Amino acid sequence: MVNVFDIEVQARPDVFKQKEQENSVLQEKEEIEKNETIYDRTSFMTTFSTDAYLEDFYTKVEDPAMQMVLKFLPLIACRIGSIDRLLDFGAGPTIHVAATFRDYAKELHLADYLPQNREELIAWKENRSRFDWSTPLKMILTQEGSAWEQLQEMITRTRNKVHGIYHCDCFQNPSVDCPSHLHGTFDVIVTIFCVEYCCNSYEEYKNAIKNIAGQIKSGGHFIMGGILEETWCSFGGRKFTCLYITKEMMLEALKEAGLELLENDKTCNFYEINGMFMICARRI
Ligand SMILES: C[S@@+](CC[C@H](N)C(=O)[O-])C[C@H]1O[C@@H](n2cnc3c(N)ncnc32)[C@H](O)[C@@H]1O
Repeated sequence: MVNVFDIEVQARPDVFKQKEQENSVLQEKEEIEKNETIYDRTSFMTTFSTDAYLEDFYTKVEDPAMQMVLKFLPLIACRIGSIDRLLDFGAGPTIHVAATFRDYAKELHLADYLPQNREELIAWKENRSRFDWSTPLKMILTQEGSAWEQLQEMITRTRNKVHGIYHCDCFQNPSVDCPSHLHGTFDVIVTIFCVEYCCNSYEEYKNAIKNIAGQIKSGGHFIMGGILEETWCSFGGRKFTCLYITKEMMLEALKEAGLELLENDKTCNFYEINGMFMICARRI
Protein backbone atom coordinates (compact mmCIF):
# COMPACT_ATOMS: atom_id res chain seq x y z
CA MET A 1 0.00 0.00 0.00
CA VAL A 2 1.48 3.34 -1.04
CA ASN A 3 1.74 5.92 1.70
CA VAL A 4 0.87 9.07 -0.19
CA PHE A 5 1.93 11.35 2.65
CA ASP A 6 5.36 9.76 2.56
CA ILE A 7 5.61 10.41 -1.14
CA GLU A 8 4.70 14.03 -0.63
CA VAL A 9 7.50 14.42 1.88
CA GLN A 10 9.93 12.90 -0.59
CA ALA A 11 8.82 15.34 -3.25
CA ARG A 12 9.85 18.36 -1.20
CA PRO A 13 13.28 19.79 -2.01
CA ASP A 14 14.45 20.23 1.57
CA VAL A 15 13.46 16.86 2.95
CA PHE A 16 14.74 14.31 0.45
CA LYS A 17 14.89 11.10 2.47
CA GLN A 18 18.52 10.89 1.52
CA LYS A 19 20.04 8.39 3.91
CA GLU A 20 17.25 5.85 3.73
CA GLN A 21 17.26 5.98 -0.05
CA GLU A 22 21.03 5.78 -0.30
CA ASN A 23 20.90 2.58 1.74
CA SER A 24 18.19 1.00 -0.37
CA VAL A 25 19.94 2.09 -3.60
CA LEU A 26 23.19 0.56 -2.26
CA GLN A 27 21.39 -2.68 -1.43
CA GLU A 28 19.85 -2.78 -4.89
CA LYS A 29 23.25 -2.09 -6.50
CA GLU A 30 24.83 -4.93 -4.49
CA GLU A 31 22.06 -7.29 -5.59
CA ILE A 32 22.41 -6.31 -9.21
CA GLU A 33 26.21 -6.38 -9.14
CA LYS A 34 25.92 -10.10 -8.40
CA ASN A 35 24.30 -10.45 -11.80
CA GLU A 36 27.33 -9.85 -14.03
CA THR A 37 25.51 -9.26 -17.33
CA ILE A 38 25.44 -5.63 -18.42
CA TYR A 39 23.16 -5.12 -21.39
CA ASP A 40 24.07 -2.52 -23.97
CA ARG A 41 21.95 -0.64 -26.47
CA THR A 42 21.99 -3.52 -28.96
CA SER A 43 19.86 -5.55 -26.55
CA PHE A 44 17.45 -2.67 -25.78
CA MET A 45 14.88 -3.95 -28.25
CA THR A 46 14.49 -7.30 -26.53
CA THR A 47 15.49 -6.62 -22.92
CA PHE A 48 13.67 -3.36 -22.18
CA SER A 49 10.46 -4.34 -20.41
CA THR A 50 7.96 -1.51 -20.57
CA ASP A 51 5.89 -2.90 -17.69
CA ALA A 52 8.92 -3.48 -15.44
CA TYR A 53 10.19 0.03 -16.16
CA LEU A 54 6.88 1.67 -15.22
CA GLU A 55 6.54 -0.55 -12.16
CA ASP A 56 10.11 0.14 -10.99
CA PHE A 57 10.15 3.89 -11.41
CA TYR A 58 6.63 5.29 -11.55
CA THR A 59 4.50 3.39 -9.04
CA LYS A 60 5.94 4.60 -5.72
CA VAL A 61 8.49 6.97 -7.28
CA GLU A 62 11.18 6.13 -4.74
CA ASP A 63 14.07 6.61 -7.18
CA PRO A 64 15.85 9.93 -6.38
CA ALA A 65 16.47 10.65 -10.07
CA MET A 66 12.77 10.41 -10.92
CA GLN A 67 11.92 12.48 -7.84
CA MET A 68 14.31 15.15 -9.02
CA VAL A 69 12.54 15.38 -12.37
CA LEU A 70 9.11 15.57 -10.78
CA LYS A 71 10.38 18.26 -8.44
CA PHE A 72 12.19 20.56 -10.87
CA LEU A 73 10.34 20.11 -14.17
CA PRO A 74 7.18 21.96 -13.01
CA LEU A 75 9.37 24.91 -11.94
CA ILE A 76 11.19 24.95 -15.28
CA ALA A 77 7.87 24.74 -17.17
CA CYS A 78 6.44 27.62 -15.17
CA ARG A 79 9.45 29.82 -15.96
CA ILE A 80 9.26 29.11 -19.68
CA GLY A 81 5.51 29.83 -19.80
CA SER A 82 3.25 29.53 -22.86
CA ILE A 83 4.54 27.72 -25.92
CA ASP A 84 3.06 26.23 -29.07
CA ARG A 85 4.74 22.85 -29.36
CA LEU A 86 6.66 20.50 -27.06
CA LEU A 87 8.40 17.21 -27.85
CA ASP A 88 9.38 14.64 -25.20
CA PHE A 89 12.29 12.89 -26.94
CA GLY A 90 12.97 9.37 -25.64
CA ALA A 91 9.81 9.53 -23.55
CA GLY A 92 9.87 5.78 -23.00
CA PRO A 93 6.40 4.69 -21.87
CA THR A 94 5.98 7.85 -19.75
CA ILE A 95 3.55 10.79 -19.84
CA HIS A 96 4.66 12.85 -16.82
CA VAL A 97 6.59 15.33 -18.99
CA ALA A 98 3.54 15.89 -21.15
CA ALA A 99 1.36 16.29 -18.03
CA THR A 100 3.75 18.88 -16.62
CA PHE A 101 3.39 21.06 -19.73
CA ARG A 102 -0.37 20.50 -20.27
CA ASP A 103 -1.28 24.07 -19.28
CA TYR A 104 1.62 25.73 -21.11
CA ALA A 105 1.78 23.99 -24.47
CA LYS A 106 -0.84 24.05 -27.21
CA GLU A 107 0.49 20.77 -28.61
CA LEU A 108 2.31 17.90 -26.90
CA HIS A 109 4.31 15.39 -28.97
CA LEU A 110 5.89 12.18 -27.67
CA ALA A 111 8.64 10.10 -29.25
CA ASP A 112 10.49 6.93 -28.37
CA TYR A 113 12.85 4.50 -30.05
CA LEU A 114 11.22 1.27 -28.86
CA PRO A 115 7.96 -0.05 -30.35
CA GLN A 116 6.83 -1.52 -27.00
CA ASN A 117 7.09 1.94 -25.41
CA ARG A 118 5.26 3.67 -28.24
CA GLU A 119 2.51 1.03 -27.96
CA GLU A 120 2.12 1.91 -24.26
CA LEU A 121 1.96 5.64 -25.11
CA ILE A 122 -0.74 4.97 -27.71
CA ALA A 123 -2.64 2.83 -25.19
CA TRP A 124 -2.47 5.69 -22.66
CA LYS A 125 -3.64 8.24 -25.23
CA GLU A 126 -6.57 5.95 -26.10
CA ASN A 127 -7.38 5.36 -22.42
CA ARG A 128 -6.50 1.65 -22.70
CA SER A 129 -3.40 1.64 -20.48
CA ARG A 130 -3.56 -0.34 -17.24
CA PHE A 131 -0.82 1.74 -15.61
CA ASP A 132 -1.93 4.08 -12.81
CA TRP A 133 -0.12 7.43 -13.05
CA SER A 134 -1.74 8.91 -9.91
CA THR A 135 1.35 9.02 -7.71
CA PRO A 136 3.73 10.90 -10.04
CA LEU A 137 0.95 13.16 -11.29
CA LYS A 138 -0.04 14.08 -7.72
CA MET A 139 3.59 14.96 -7.05
CA ILE A 140 3.50 17.33 -10.03
CA LEU A 141 0.22 18.87 -8.82
CA THR A 142 1.81 19.42 -5.41
CA GLN A 143 4.83 21.15 -6.93
CA GLU A 144 2.49 23.42 -8.87
CA GLY A 145 0.50 24.27 -5.77
CA SER A 146 -2.55 22.67 -7.41
CA ALA A 147 -5.14 20.56 -5.60
CA TRP A 148 -5.16 16.77 -6.03
CA GLU A 149 -8.85 17.05 -6.94
CA GLN A 150 -7.55 18.27 -10.30
CA LEU A 151 -5.99 14.90 -11.11
CA GLN A 152 -8.68 13.73 -13.53
CA GLU A 153 -8.79 17.08 -15.27
CA MET A 154 -4.98 16.97 -15.56
CA ILE A 155 -5.15 13.55 -17.23
CA THR A 156 -7.92 14.55 -19.64
CA ARG A 157 -6.21 17.80 -20.59
CA THR A 158 -2.89 16.05 -21.21
CA ARG A 159 -4.55 13.32 -23.27
CA ASN A 160 -6.37 15.85 -25.43
CA LYS A 161 -3.20 17.78 -26.12
CA VAL A 162 -1.10 14.81 -27.22
CA HIS A 163 -1.03 15.35 -30.99
CA GLY A 164 1.45 12.71 -32.06
CA ILE A 165 3.47 9.67 -30.97
CA TYR A 166 6.52 8.96 -33.12
CA HIS A 167 9.60 6.82 -33.52
CA CYS A 168 12.82 8.70 -32.73
CA ASP A 169 16.52 7.89 -32.98
CA CYS A 170 19.15 10.28 -31.66
CA PHE A 171 21.70 8.92 -34.15
CA GLN A 172 19.62 9.98 -37.15
CA ASN A 173 19.07 13.38 -38.68
CA PRO A 174 16.20 14.20 -38.58
CA SER A 175 16.08 12.52 -35.20
CA VAL A 176 12.28 12.23 -34.99
CA ASP A 177 9.91 10.64 -37.51
CA CYS A 178 7.18 13.25 -37.19
CA PRO A 179 5.42 14.83 -40.19
CA SER A 180 8.05 16.86 -42.08
CA HIS A 181 6.28 20.20 -41.55
CA LEU A 182 6.99 19.80 -37.81
CA HIS A 183 10.73 19.33 -38.23
CA GLY A 184 12.66 22.09 -36.46
CA THR A 185 9.49 23.72 -35.10
CA PHE A 186 9.50 22.60 -31.46
CA ASP A 187 9.59 25.40 -28.90
CA VAL A 188 10.75 22.98 -26.24
CA ILE A 189 12.36 19.56 -26.41
CA VAL A 190 12.64 17.60 -23.19
CA THR A 191 14.85 14.52 -23.01
CA ILE A 192 15.18 12.71 -19.71
CA PHE A 193 17.57 9.84 -18.91
CA CYS A 194 17.95 9.04 -22.57
CA VAL A 195 21.12 10.22 -24.32
CA GLU A 196 23.79 8.74 -22.05
CA TYR A 197 22.03 5.35 -22.15
CA CYS A 198 22.11 5.22 -25.96
CA CYS A 199 25.71 6.33 -26.56
CA ASN A 200 28.90 4.30 -26.47
CA SER A 201 31.32 7.21 -26.94
CA TYR A 202 31.58 10.94 -26.33
CA GLU A 203 31.58 11.56 -30.10
CA GLU A 204 28.24 9.74 -30.32
CA TYR A 205 26.93 11.72 -27.35
CA LYS A 206 27.82 15.06 -28.96
CA ASN A 207 26.30 13.97 -32.25
CA ALA A 208 23.10 12.77 -30.54
CA ILE A 209 22.65 16.11 -28.76
CA LYS A 210 23.16 17.92 -32.10
CA ASN A 211 20.55 15.74 -33.79
CA ILE A 212 18.01 16.34 -31.02
CA ALA A 213 18.76 20.08 -30.79
CA GLY A 214 18.28 20.38 -34.56
CA GLN A 215 14.54 19.88 -34.00
CA ILE A 216 14.23 22.93 -31.72
CA LYS A 217 13.36 26.23 -33.29
CA SER A 218 15.73 29.14 -32.83
CA GLY A 219 15.29 30.70 -29.38
CA GLY A 220 13.54 27.56 -28.10
CA HIS A 221 14.49 25.51 -25.06
CA PHE A 222 16.32 22.23 -24.55
CA ILE A 223 15.62 20.51 -21.24
CA MET A 224 17.71 17.48 -20.36
CA GLY A 225 17.82 15.27 -17.29
CA GLY A 226 20.69 12.86 -16.87
CA ILE A 227 23.31 11.17 -14.76
CA LEU A 228 26.92 12.28 -14.42
CA GLU A 229 29.94 10.03 -13.94
CA GLU A 230 28.13 6.67 -14.01
CA THR A 231 28.87 3.63 -16.18
CA TRP A 232 25.69 1.63 -15.67
CA CYS A 233 22.14 1.89 -14.44
CA SER A 234 19.56 -0.68 -13.52
CA PHE A 235 15.89 -1.26 -14.00
CA GLY A 236 13.63 -4.25 -14.10
CA GLY A 237 16.39 -6.15 -12.26
CA ARG A 238 18.81 -5.71 -15.19
CA LYS A 239 21.94 -3.64 -15.68
CA PHE A 240 22.28 -1.38 -18.70
CA THR A 241 25.37 0.50 -19.85
CA CYS A 242 25.52 4.25 -19.38
CA LEU A 243 28.13 6.57 -20.91
CA TYR A 244 30.48 8.15 -18.36
CA ILE A 245 30.30 11.92 -18.79
CA THR A 246 31.32 14.82 -16.60
CA LYS A 247 29.43 18.09 -16.23
CA GLU A 248 32.09 19.82 -18.36
CA MET A 249 31.69 17.24 -21.16
CA MET A 250 27.91 17.65 -21.10
CA LEU A 251 28.14 21.47 -21.22
CA GLU A 252 30.65 21.30 -24.09
CA ALA A 253 28.32 18.98 -26.03
CA LEU A 254 25.47 21.47 -25.59
CA LYS A 255 27.66 24.36 -26.69
CA GLU A 256 28.72 22.54 -29.85
CA ALA A 257 25.03 21.90 -30.59
CA GLY A 258 24.25 25.65 -30.34
CA LEU A 259 22.65 25.37 -26.90
CA GLU A 260 23.58 28.00 -24.33
CA LEU A 261 22.97 28.49 -20.63
CA LEU A 262 22.43 32.22 -20.99
CA GLU A 263 23.26 34.48 -18.07
CA ASN A 264 20.46 36.83 -17.00
CA ASP A 265 17.92 34.56 -18.68
CA LYS A 266 15.62 33.25 -15.96
CA THR A 267 14.53 30.33 -18.12
CA CYS A 268 18.09 28.92 -18.24
CA ASN A 269 18.94 26.73 -15.27
CA PHE A 270 21.20 23.95 -14.10
CA TYR A 271 20.40 21.77 -11.06
CA GLU A 272 22.55 18.94 -9.73
CA ILE A 273 22.02 16.60 -6.78
CA ASN A 274 24.39 13.67 -6.18
CA GLY A 275 25.35 13.28 -9.84
CA MET A 276 21.80 13.64 -11.17
CA PHE A 277 21.22 16.80 -13.15
CA MET A 278 18.59 18.80 -14.96
CA ILE A 279 19.48 21.56 -17.36
CA CYS A 280 17.41 24.03 -19.32
CA ALA A 281 19.34 25.79 -22.11
CA ARG A 282 18.35 27.90 -25.10
CA ARG A 283 18.97 27.22 -28.75
CA ILE A 284 20.67 30.28 -30.21
C1 LIG B 1 15.84 5.14 -19.30
S1 LIG B 1 14.62 5.32 -20.55
C2 LIG B 1 13.98 6.96 -20.19
C3 LIG B 1 12.51 7.08 -20.44
C4 LIG B 1 11.86 8.37 -19.93
N1 LIG B 1 12.40 9.54 -20.58
C5 LIG B 1 11.94 8.53 -18.45
O1 LIG B 1 12.47 9.56 -17.98
O2 LIG B 1 11.49 7.67 -17.71
C6 LIG B 1 15.63 5.56 -21.97
C7 LIG B 1 14.86 5.65 -23.28
O3 LIG B 1 15.76 5.88 -24.37
C8 LIG B 1 15.18 5.28 -25.52
N2 LIG B 1 16.20 5.07 -26.56
C9 LIG B 1 16.99 3.99 -26.75
N3 LIG B 1 17.75 4.15 -27.86
C10 LIG B 1 17.44 5.36 -28.38
C11 LIG B 1 17.87 6.10 -29.51
N4 LIG B 1 18.81 5.62 -30.35
N5 LIG B 1 17.33 7.32 -29.73
C12 LIG B 1 16.40 7.82 -28.88
N6 LIG B 1 15.94 7.17 -27.78
C13 LIG B 1 16.45 5.96 -27.54
C14 LIG B 1 14.62 3.98 -24.99
O4 LIG B 1 13.61 3.48 -25.85
C15 LIG B 1 14.09 4.38 -23.61
O5 LIG B 1 12.72 4.64 -23.64
